[in-house]
Parts: sequence; structure tokens; C-alpha cells
Amino acid sequence: MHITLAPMEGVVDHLMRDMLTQVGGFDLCVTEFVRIVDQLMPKRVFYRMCPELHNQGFTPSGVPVKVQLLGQHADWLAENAFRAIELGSHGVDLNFGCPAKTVNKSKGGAVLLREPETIYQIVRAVRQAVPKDQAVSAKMRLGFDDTSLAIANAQAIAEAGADSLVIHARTKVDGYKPPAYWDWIAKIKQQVDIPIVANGEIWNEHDAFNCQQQSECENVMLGRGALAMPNLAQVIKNTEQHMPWEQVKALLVRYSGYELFGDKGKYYPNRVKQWLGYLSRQYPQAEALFMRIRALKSAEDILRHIQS
Ligand SMILES: Cc1cc2nc3c(=O)[nH]c(=O)nc-3n(C[C@H](O)[C@H](O)[C@H](O)COP(=O)(O)O)c2cc1C
Repeated sequence: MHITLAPMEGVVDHLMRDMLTQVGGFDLCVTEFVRIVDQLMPKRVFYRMCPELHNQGFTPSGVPVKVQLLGQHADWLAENAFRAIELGSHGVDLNFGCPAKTVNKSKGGAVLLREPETIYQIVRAVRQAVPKDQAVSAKMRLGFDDTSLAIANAQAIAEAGADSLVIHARTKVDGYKPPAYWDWIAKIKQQVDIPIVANGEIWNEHDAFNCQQQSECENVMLGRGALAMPNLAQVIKNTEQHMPWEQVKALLVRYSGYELFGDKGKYYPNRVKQWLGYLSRQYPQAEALFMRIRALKSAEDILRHIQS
């Protein structure tokens, strides 16, 4: 079984990837998306999104990281994909799942699921630009408004030459409302001849098992579940016990202190709050902490509360 840590804008950054891959169980990470409009992005943008590129694209514990791109223009996506690979990304991932309708003059993400032909053109251009020994993957939802184009989109992705496809088993309109329709992944899998990874609503080992059964996929991607329980990948793969709160707290202290002791990341207080929101699902102590820090703005104040 292969487990990927999901891309999550605003919280799964290089420090989170470092901490969660050190806890273990993950085979691959995908970065927050790099938004591509109409230019080749400067190298510093890739390094900011994926500092692991300074380490041959690996987290400090040796897990490969893949850069994700989001955009609508096939040629610009292709040029930027080539650059990501040149800088050391382990393959490149294309985002067809982001719920934002239009961003900066540019469509991208889930709205493209209304246009299988555009998706085909994007994947094909990126596949042609990226060296053959590097994987091109895509990540999609079941559709934008409904599931009517789910199979057509997956087929477009496969026919254009993608090496694998992650399916978040909900439409954009479903948002994040449970359930995830894992059985839909199995339906798509019957029509598409590339490896599929199942994603959506896996919070514990039982969900993982049910997802594997219903999606008929061995491999899964974990997002919010891994933030709610930092050792979820180990729980699923190696039947570890759920991580005790004291260990979670040590990770929280490291994450909250990042702005003070590491490079300055100006959004860190928001990231800490977002993470605590997910942790609250599994740990009552996290919920109590969240209530105490949610109105605070300064990283120093937040860290003080978390350490207390
Ligand atoms: C806050 C947040 C940010 C996300 N950012 C991205 C992103 O940058 N790229 C992407 O492909 N998916 C993104 N997603 C979707 C997740 O990767 C994943 O598909 C989704 O959360 C379902 O999986 P889960 O139920 O395991 O969380 C994001 C989801 C959330 C909640």
C-alpha cells in the first residue's frame, strides 16, 4: 500500500511535510499548488513552495516531493512543469480539483472539469514537456456540478498520457460534505487504464479499509485526516496506536515556533489555527487550545499559549 500526503494550501507546507514524514508511513508528498497564469514563474517561487528542491526534492526523512501546478493555459503549464522538474521535483501534479471558480484572470482547478478537451490538452502538453522518466499525475474531483463528466475527464487525463490519477471522490458542489463516494472511483477505474489513487474522507483505519474496498484501489491519499491525527499513515499501514496528545503537542510547538525561530513565514499564525482546527476533531485538548488562541494575531502569543 502506497500512501500520499495530500496537497493542502495554507497548511501542508514544507515544515508540515517534514514533521509528518518523520512520523512516518508516507511514500510521497504533493506541494500546495503553484498558480500558473501567463508566464514562466521565477525559480524562487518554486523554492518557496517547495524548499525540498534544495535537497534533491526530498523531505529531511527522505520522502520524495512532487510540485503541483494549477492553471488553464496548456503551454504555460508545460513550461513551468519543465522548470519544476529541472529544479528537482519528483514528477509534477496537475490540479483539477481546486474549488475556486476563477483566480487572477485564470480558470483552473475544478472548473476545468466542465471541459474534458481542455484537460486533455493540458495534460498532453505537460506530458510532452516533461522528460519521460518523470511522472505526470493529475488530481481531480468527480466533477464540478455533478458526476456526468467524471469518466470523460478521467479518460481525457489517461489518454493524454498521465501516469497516474488521484480522485477526490466528490464534486465541487459537494464541497467537503460527507460522504465521499468511493464507489465512484471503482466505476472510473473500470474505464481508465492508469493507476488510480483514492482520496477523500479517510479519518481512521476503518475508513481507509472501507475506502480501499469500495474504490477497489490499494493506494490512498490522506489530507485532513493526517492533520487531525499526525500518525494516521502509520495507524493505517502498521496498526500503530493513535498518537498521544503529548507528542502531538510537541509537533504543535515546533510548528508554532517556526515564525520565531525559522525563516519568517508571515502566514504562520493562520496555519497554526487551521491545523488546530483539524486536530480538534481527534483531540479535545486541541479544541480547548483553539478556543484560547483563535483571536490572537501574534506568533509569540500563540506559541506562549501552546507551550503553557
Ligand atoms: C484547506 C485545504 C486546502 C487544499 N489545498 C489543495 C491544493 O492545494 N491542491 C489540491 O489538489 N487539493 C487541495 N485540497 C484538497 C485535498 O488535497 C484533498 O483532496 C481533500 O481535502 C480531500 O481529502 P481528505 O478528506 O483526506 O482531506 C485542499 C483541501 C483543503 C481542506
